[in-house]
Amino acid sequence: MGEDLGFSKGLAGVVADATSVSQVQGEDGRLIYRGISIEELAEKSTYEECVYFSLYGKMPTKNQLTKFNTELRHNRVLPKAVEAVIAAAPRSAHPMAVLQAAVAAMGFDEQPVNLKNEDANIHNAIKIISQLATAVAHISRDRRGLSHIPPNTEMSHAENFLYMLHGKVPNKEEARIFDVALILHLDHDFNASTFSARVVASTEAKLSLSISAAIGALSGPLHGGANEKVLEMADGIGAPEHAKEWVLNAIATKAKVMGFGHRVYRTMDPRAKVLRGMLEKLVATKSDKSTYETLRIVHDTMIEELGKTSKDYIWPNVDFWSGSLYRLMDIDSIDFTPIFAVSRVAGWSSHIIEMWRDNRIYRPSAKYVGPTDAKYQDIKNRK
Ligand SMILES: CC(=O)SCCNC(=O)CCNC(=O)[C@H](O)C(C)(C)COP(=O)(O)OP(=O)(O)OC[C@H]1O[C@@H](n2cnc3c(N)ncnc32)[C@H](O)[C@@H]1OP(=O)(O)O
Ligand SMILES: O=C([O-])CC(=O)C(=O)O
Repeated sequence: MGEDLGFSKGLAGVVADATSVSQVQGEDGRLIYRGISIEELAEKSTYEECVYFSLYGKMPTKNQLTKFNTELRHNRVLPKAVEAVIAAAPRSAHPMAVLQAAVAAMGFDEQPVNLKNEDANIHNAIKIISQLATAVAHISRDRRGLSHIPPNTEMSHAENFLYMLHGKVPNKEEARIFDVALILHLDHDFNASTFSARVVASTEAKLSLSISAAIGALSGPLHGGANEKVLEMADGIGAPEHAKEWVLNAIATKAKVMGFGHRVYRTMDPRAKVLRGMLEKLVATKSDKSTYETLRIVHDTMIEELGKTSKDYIWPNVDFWSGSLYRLMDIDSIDFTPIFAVSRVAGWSSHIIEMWRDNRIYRPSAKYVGPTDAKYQDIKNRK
């Protein structure tokens, strides 16, 4: 597909630029942010520290982190125009559509880009990272017919997000689990949404408009939208005792199992391992384990069955377990992909800031396969 015409369909294997933000080591199932493994960051770091690391390219000192946290915390309130866009959305709209519009509205008062003023671009990114979390919480509460919870400047990014979503302060354990989930989703080299952000930003479009484009790309079920679809699949299966038969049928009919497969990983996605570890601890404290049990059987059956065939590279990806974790935190499935964006906005921003240091517009070539000498026919002569 594509290769016979001399191009790589879906740009598979094509190196489109250089980056030092993150690297996916697909054969080894390893992911690093600026050289550090996500397992180590998940154990020792915080989302805020990782965002700083990602944007500035070095770990912050204590003072730098304090200053950075203050800036993030004091940018949480949404501008009135963004609130108005959220308020105008129908309650039936998918939150990713509302989020894309809300982030585009952050561009209403954004200054044109000055590539040379990296400092201003980073501060702008911090504002968008901060406000995007508030937008996701407000959009969710509108959908549920609840009033907005104003952001709190005393809380971390994860705590404050859960607080704005649920209207109650999360316990320390849940806030930390959520913080680690944010770390794990922060960046993933040239995935589709990051690439979209880069393409738009390469035209020197505003940061908010580039990020708005990335949100559109993330919303699709083949990308970030898969986390919502995994839970839809689990709910459709109905109960753990139906899961094995459901998977066998999916394999037999060549149906896609959401949360499985990846363009780059040829083994288990390392984020799926960390998420599963946290999920198992959390599920042990809950009485309703049915979603987890259903997905555990889907997972094991997929690995058992596909391991027997040549398709042994179809392993679970990050979207397989994240939704079950969020469901145990009383989060609606429809909010899972927006939550992915709450984290990934830092990766999108870091890529744009990095790219703008040596920018060139993305403009690949196409293999034209249409006619070259067709004639215009008057409308009355067309059949
Ligand atoms: C955050 C993220 O974006 S992680 C990815 C989230 N997306 C999903 O979970 C959706 C399900 N997965 C998929 O659709 C794909 O695996 C993608 C989009 C992630 C990767 O796509 P590609 O790299 O283009 O792989 P492609 O779709 O060509 O798959 C290769 C083969 O594996 C099969 N395959 C891939 N994923 C799956 C799956 N989830 N279930 C069953 N079969 C699969 C394909 O049917 C194809 O088989 P074929 O060679 O017989 O035609
Ligand atoms: O890298 C990809 O293609 C998709 C992915 O896992 C991510 O964006 O986190």
